[in-house]
Amino acid sequence: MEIDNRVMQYVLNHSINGILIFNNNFNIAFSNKAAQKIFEYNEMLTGKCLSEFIPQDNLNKIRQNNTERFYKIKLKTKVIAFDVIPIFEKNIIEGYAAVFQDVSKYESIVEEMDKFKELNRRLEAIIDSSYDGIYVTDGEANTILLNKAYEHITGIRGKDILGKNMMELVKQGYFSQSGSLLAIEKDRQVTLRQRLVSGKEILITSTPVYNTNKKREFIVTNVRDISDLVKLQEKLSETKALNEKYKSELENIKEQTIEIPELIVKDKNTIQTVRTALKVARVDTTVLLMGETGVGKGQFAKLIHKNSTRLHNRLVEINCGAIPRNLIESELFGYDRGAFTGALQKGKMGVFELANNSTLFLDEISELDIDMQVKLLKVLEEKIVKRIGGEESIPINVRIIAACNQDLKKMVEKGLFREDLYYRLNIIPVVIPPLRERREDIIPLCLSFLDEFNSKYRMNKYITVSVLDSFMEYSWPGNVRELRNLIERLVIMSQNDKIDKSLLPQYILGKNHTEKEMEKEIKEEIQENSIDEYVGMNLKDATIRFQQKLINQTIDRLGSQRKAAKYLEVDPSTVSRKLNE
Ligand SMILES: Nc1ncnc2c1ncn2[C@@H]1O[C@H](COP(=O)(O)OP(=O)(O)OP(=O)(O)O)[C@@H](O)[C@H]1O
Repeated sequence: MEIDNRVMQYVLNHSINGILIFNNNFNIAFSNKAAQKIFEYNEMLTGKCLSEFIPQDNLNKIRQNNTERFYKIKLKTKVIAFDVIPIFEKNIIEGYAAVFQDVSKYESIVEEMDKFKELNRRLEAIIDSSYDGIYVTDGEANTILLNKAYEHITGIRGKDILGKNMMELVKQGYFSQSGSLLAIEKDRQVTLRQRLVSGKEILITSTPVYNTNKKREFIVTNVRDISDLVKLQEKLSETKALNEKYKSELENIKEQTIEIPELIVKDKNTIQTVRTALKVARVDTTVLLMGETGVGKGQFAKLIHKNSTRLHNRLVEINCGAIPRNLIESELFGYDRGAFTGALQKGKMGVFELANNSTLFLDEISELDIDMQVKLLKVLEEKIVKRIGGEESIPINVRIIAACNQDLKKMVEKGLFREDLYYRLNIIPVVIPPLRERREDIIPLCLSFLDEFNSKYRMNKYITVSVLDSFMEYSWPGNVRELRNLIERLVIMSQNDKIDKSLLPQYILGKNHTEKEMEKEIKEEIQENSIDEYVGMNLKDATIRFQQKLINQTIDRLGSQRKAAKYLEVDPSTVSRKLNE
C-alpha cells in the first residue's frame, strides 16, 4: 500500500494526541484536529504562532533546551504533556514536531496521590513519634502496623510480627495475653495491665474501629509503659507511710512532753495522769485525787483549778488531817458571833463560804471523823451551809477536789468512811502513781529542786551521777516530798559544791531497806545529835527546836506527817501544830 500525503493527513487528523509542526519562531506549519480541540480553538492553527496558545516562557525553554523532550505545560484550564522533537536540516534545528496530550485528569490524580502520600508520611511520623506504643491489626487480628515506641517497650521487632495473626503470635509466645483478641471477643474497648519478662509494667488499651458499614476494620492498641508510674506510685505510698510514721512519732513526742510550769512531768505514767487531770479540769465536777503521801496531790489540785472555768477565783485549801478535831467543823462551815467561848465577835466564814464560786481542795479527807463526814455530805448534797450557831442557810457554788492517801474503799469496808460520801466524792477518780512507779520523773525533779535550792540559798551545788543512780534505785516511800526535802538537806549540808554519794544517808544507799532498819537509823542519828546548838537557849525554845528538828527529820525519812506522827506516837494534829510553833 502506498502512503501518500492524503493518507498521512487522514491519520494525523484522527490521532487522539495533538500534533503540531512549527518552525524556530514557533509559527505553526501543521496542526491536527486534536490539537485544535486541546487548545479549544475553532479554526485551523496553521499559520498561527504557538505563543498564542502556550505561555512564552515555555517556548523559550524549548528553544534553549535541545536535549529535553518532555514538558509539562500548564495552560489556563488544563495541563498538557508536550513531547517535542526537533527537526534538523544539516545539523541545524529548523523547527519542531510536537505530540501532546491533555493530562489534566491524570494530573489531579497524581496530585491526590501526592497529597495522600504526604498524609501517609505525616501519619507515620506522628505514629512513630508517639511516646506510647501503637499496634494495629485488621479486623481479623492480622498485624498491619506498629510503631517504634512499641518495639522499644516490648522489645519485639516489627519485621518479626508484621503480617502475622495475633492468635499465632500468642501461640508462639510473643504475648501472654492479647488486647486485640480480647477486644475482638468482647467487641468493645478493653484495658489490661501486664508485666513483661523484662519487668516492665504496661497498660494496654485495645479499641475496635468500624467502617461506615459498621464492619470491624481495625483494632488499634495503645501500649503505655507504666513502670515509672508504678515505681512513682510505690514511692508515693512509701513516702505516705513514712509521713504517717513521722506524724505519729511527732504526736508521741508531743504526748511525751507536757509543759506545766509548776509540775515536773517526764515519765509517761505521770504524763497520762496529767492528761486525765486536764480533761477532768474542764468538767465542773467533783474530783477525788488518790495517791500515796507526797506524790503531788496538792499540785494536781492546783493544776485542775487553774485549768477549770473557776480559775479566776482563788483556790481554797484545807488539810483535814492537820486541823484539831474540835476545830474542823468551824473551819469548814464557819460560825456566827457568840457561837462558842473564844469565838470572834463578828463570827467567821468557813472554807465553803470562802470558796464560793471557786474550788475547795479538801486534803486528807479520810481524816474526817464519821460525824463530820455526815455534815460534809449534807452540804455537798444541799449546796447550802449553815454556820455553827447560825440560822441562815447560805447557798454555795463550790467545786470540790478531795484528796486522800489511804485506800478509801477499804476504809468504807471497815466502816471508817461513809459509803455514801465515798460515792459522792468518787465521781471522777484521778490516781497519781508513786514516784517508784514513774522513775523517769526522778532525775528531772531532782535537778529542778537542786536549781530551786541553789537559788534560794545562793549556792552553786551539783549532784554527781552516782548520787542520781542511787536515787533511781531507791523506793522513795515519801515520794516527791521526800526527794525535795532530801535535796534541800544535801544542798545545805555539803561542804563544797559537790554533792556526792558520801553525803547520802544509809537508807538511800541500801536497796530494799526495811522500815525497821530505817527506824534504827533515825534513832542512831538522833543520838548522834550534838547538843551544842541548844546551848544558850531557854528550855522551852530548845525543846521546841529539838521537837521540830526531830519531826522534820522523821517526815523526811518516812515521807509523811502522818507516818512521822505514828512513829513518834503523837496525834497528826500535834505534829502540824508543833511545826507551826
Ligand atoms: N510533779 C511535781 N513537780 C514538782 N514538784 C512536785 C511535783 N509533785 C510534787 N511536788 C512537790 O512535792 C511536794 C509534795 O507535793 P504535794 O503536797 O502536792 O503532795 P501530796 O500528795 O498532796 O502530799 P500529802 O498526801 O502529804 O498531802 C510539794 O513540795 C510539791 O511542790
